[in-house]
Amino acid sequence: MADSTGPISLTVHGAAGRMGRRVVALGLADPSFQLVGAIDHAESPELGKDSGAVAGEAPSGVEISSHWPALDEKSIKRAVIDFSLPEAIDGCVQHCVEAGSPLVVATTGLTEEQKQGLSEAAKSIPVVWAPSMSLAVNLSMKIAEQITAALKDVSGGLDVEILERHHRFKADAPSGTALKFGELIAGQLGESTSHVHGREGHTGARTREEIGYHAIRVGDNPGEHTIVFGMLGEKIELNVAASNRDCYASGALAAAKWLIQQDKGPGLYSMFDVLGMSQG
Ligand SMILES: NC(=O)C1=CN([C@@H]2O[C@H](COP(=O)(O)OP(=O)(O)OC[C@H]3O[C@@H](n4cnc5c(N)ncnc54)[C@H](OP(=O)(O)O)[C@@H]3O)[C@@H](O)[C@H]2O)C=CC1
Ligand SMILES: O=C(O)C1=N[C@H](C(=O)O)C[C@H](O)C1
Repeated sequence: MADSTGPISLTVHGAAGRMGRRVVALGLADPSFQLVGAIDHAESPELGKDSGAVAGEAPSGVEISSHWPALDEKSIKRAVIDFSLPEAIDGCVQHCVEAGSPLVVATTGLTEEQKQGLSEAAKSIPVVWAPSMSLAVNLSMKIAEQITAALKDVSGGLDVEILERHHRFKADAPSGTALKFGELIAGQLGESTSHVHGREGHTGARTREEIGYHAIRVGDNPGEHTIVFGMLGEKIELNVAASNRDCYASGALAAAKWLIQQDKGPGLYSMFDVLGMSQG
């Protein structure tokens, strides 16, 4: 008989990465979870090592492997959390569909085709997909929508620019979070909004319709976003910054818990859904 009372069997995809290690560490510390899988690619230098030790914690008994764990039928409560790379995502999604496993996708920089693939997968499994798992970032997105709605018709015009700062190792730009801020703000500004990535040379005067994006890569910054709402005579800057990666890791674990504890069926969910912020 299936056990619906025990901890959630957790598999982390991208387990040897910066984020994967934090998900492993926080997952091991949370009695709601039992770590059963720590997946990375077959050439990973961490392959075969204990995932807890790689994360800087006590040994977990779960090795980093390129093979997905076989789950017995008792593992009715299970979830996969993915923090990997766009090129790794298709295999992860395919595994979750075949295994019928709820999935939390945090990887950014996905192609349109991959986003389509996630929507397809969400017809058979529950999927949470968000470019930021952070509570503060998701709340800031709602605030940015409200500021835009309040100022979009201000006399003299409103200019919106999005600055993001991340560590030097980040592979995609602008960040998935910056793009989501832009999408939500454009939703308030209207259909004629255009998206301008950096500026150089004789650009001419700024148009009213554009949102500007600026990606800064410095040191070990775990993620910072500043939305500038510029007007003639005054401005607002909305700044949200992570001090470390645990806001994302704990958000992803909360999303996995939400899928299981709310007994969510197939569907594509966002962190707004997880955090109860979907309305308004
Ligand atoms: N939604 C959110 O809240 C957040 C999202 N992110 C996103 O998460 C992703 C990961 O970030 P981060 O941890 O910093 O990146 P890392 O590069 O540190 O981690 C990615 C991990 O995935 C591994 N990997 C590569 N190929 C495969 C594969 N085929 N199968 C399984 N694993 C593979 C990498 O191995 P190797 O290093 O050997 O290539 C690495 O261990 C990024 O897209 C980032 O933007 C990050 C923070 C928050
Ligand atoms: O790569 C990162 O580090 C981060 N990536 C996410 C993004 O692209 O928005 C989220 C967070 O800002 C950290």
